[in-house]
Amino acid sequence: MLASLAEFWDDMKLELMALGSDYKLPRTFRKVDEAKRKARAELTKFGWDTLGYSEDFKLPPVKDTILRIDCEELTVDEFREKYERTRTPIIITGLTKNWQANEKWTLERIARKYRNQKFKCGEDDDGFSVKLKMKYYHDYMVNNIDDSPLYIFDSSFADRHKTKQLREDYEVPKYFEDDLFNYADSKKRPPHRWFVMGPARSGTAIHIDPLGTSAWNTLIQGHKRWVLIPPNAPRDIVKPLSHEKGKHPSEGITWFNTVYKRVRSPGWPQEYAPIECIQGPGETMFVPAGWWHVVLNEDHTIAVTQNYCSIENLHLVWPKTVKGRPKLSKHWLKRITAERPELLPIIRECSENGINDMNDSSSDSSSSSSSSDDSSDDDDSGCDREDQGSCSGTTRKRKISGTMKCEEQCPEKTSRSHEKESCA
Ligand SMILES: O=C(O)CCC(=O)C(=O)O
Ligand SMILES: [Fe+2]
Repeated sequence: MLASLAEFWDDMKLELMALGSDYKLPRTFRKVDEAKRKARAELTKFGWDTLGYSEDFKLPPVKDTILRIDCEELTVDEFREKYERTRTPIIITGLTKNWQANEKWTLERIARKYRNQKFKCGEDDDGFSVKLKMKYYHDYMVNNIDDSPLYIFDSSFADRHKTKQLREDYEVPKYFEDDLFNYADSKKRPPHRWFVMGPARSGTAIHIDPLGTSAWNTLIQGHKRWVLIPPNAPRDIVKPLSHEKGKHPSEGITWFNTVYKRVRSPGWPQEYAPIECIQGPGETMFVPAGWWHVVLNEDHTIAVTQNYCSIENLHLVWPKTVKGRPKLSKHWLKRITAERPELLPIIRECSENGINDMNDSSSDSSSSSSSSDDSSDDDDSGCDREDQGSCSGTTRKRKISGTMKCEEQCPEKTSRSHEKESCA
């Protein structure tokens, strides 16, 4: 009786709150509330908009220091030699010229076409995906005032019947086509592509992408603020200090409110000098293996990102895969031996050298996407970009020791993820 009375009052409270909210659909408040309780239970009492960032959070003017090159002026070989081999971040422009995403990926069209499809916008404490129907997410996205809003980071869009059309709206740019993970069984390979959509203040905390992979990230709508820090920077100096973490320890906005100030101060070591920029629509960011990076959406953004292994980062990916995904590495090696024997010397050499220390300071820990709030967040075993369907044999993800990943793949690793993090 008491329980049902309590439930009744909770229900009434929700109804009243829903009435007071700015959402357009009658069920948005309830659906979003449910998703929030699962994705970030710790905020239920504290509140999602308590810090008032929607009113007063402002980024300082950007010091845009990234090199931009038009794809018409950059051959695949040149990209390899000048940027991939040297692990230099760049923005490539012009790649989306013929993409249908230009017309199809507007907020309104996505919200209409996929209105009843569910997209992943978080993970619960057990590592299971938290999803919202697009119609509710869209209503939330355009009307929320949250400090660090829910963010769609969905890696199964291309595998679901009703959303796989999204995969046809973009092309993998020529520079990234030769993804050696294509030689891994598609069911076993780690999640590697994400449809990404979120409002201002959503973003990704500082991390290094998993398994030694590099990434490309193409923005279709809106603006993303990026800061990239060289691989040799120690994790302790690139992550917020314990007392700076507050209620949003693993959020991009917390980094921009804390570490960013130090990064921009004259005392920041030159050897860790960041590369910063605002990425605009039609621009493709190349994030080389091992680079720390953090992203904050400045307005409503829609993007696609993929992680990959190429001939240039195979020496980094291979030892991490052997360690973190031994089963995958065995059958991957068989296919490479049969179909790309010219790669074997690279594999042999990096195996002989043992674990290749790509990150100098962070290979023993390091983060990886969206990171989490303490040392347990780190990537580098390679398991941070989560996702369902990726853990060979399992259909859902498990969260281990406070972070997300595929249990089977990388039991020793941990890392929280609301997005692209787990096992690329
Ligand atoms: O677009 C973003 O939020 C950044 C994505 C990212 O860094 C990642 O997916 O690893
Ligand atoms: Fe990343």
